[in-house]
Amino acid sequence: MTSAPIAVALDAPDLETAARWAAAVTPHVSTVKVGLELYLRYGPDVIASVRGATGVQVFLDLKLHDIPNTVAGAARAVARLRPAILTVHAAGGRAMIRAAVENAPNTRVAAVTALTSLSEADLERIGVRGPSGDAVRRLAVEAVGAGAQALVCSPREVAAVRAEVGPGVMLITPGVRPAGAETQDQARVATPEQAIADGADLLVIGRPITASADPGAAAARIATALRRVLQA
Ligand SMILES: O=c1ccn([C@@H]2O[C@H](COP(=O)(O)O)[C@@H](O)[C@H]2O)c(=O)[nH]1
Repeated sequence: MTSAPIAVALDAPDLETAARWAAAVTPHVSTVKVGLELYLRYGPDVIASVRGATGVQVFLDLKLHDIPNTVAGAARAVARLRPAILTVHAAGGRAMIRAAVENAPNTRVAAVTALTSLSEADLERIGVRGPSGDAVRRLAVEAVGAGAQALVCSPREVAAVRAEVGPGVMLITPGVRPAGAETQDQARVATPEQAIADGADLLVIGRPITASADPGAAAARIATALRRVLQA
């Protein structure tokens, strides 16, 4: 059975917990995601630890956002870890995104458009006027023009982004919640089934899996639901 297009966010306070979650979910999912919490606590070695324990691809979610020269150096520094995916903020602009792409040649650079935790009202307050979908599409086009091979957007915008950028770009959606699950700090959310039906290639899911009493069973349930949509 092929594993489902899910990146489980290993937002754990310690490596032991992350390794336990990873071991439980990797029979069912394609990817595990290392974010700021684990990376800042354990440093680059955490990538090898997680990869060694699981054998699945590792997504490094550092959301780089700085001037192009600084991002070039950061991308070079993490490129040697060979993560499958590395995130940068699309709002960093074309030159910054290009710097990441050129300096991490064996990694797929994914540009984060607008964080899924931001509501329409939050976006308005920080100066993003109009529907969030318009801003996300503008950022997506800029990022792809600069060489980003993947985009991070909310599942609410994924269909519009797909229509804008076409089939060749990997679309990654956090802000995914199974029906009835709490949204927590996420604002622009949809179900896993809806995200896949609307064109997402990889769903980022953390707490709905990792906060469950049985993370392996939670991942297996979502994976089965996704397979039904993908086979329909
Ligand atoms: O716009 C974004 C970009 C990244 N994330 C990350 O995804 C996971 C989501 O975790 P949940 O527990 O499923 O909410 C988390 O690691 C974020 O840093 C995002 O949520 N939104």
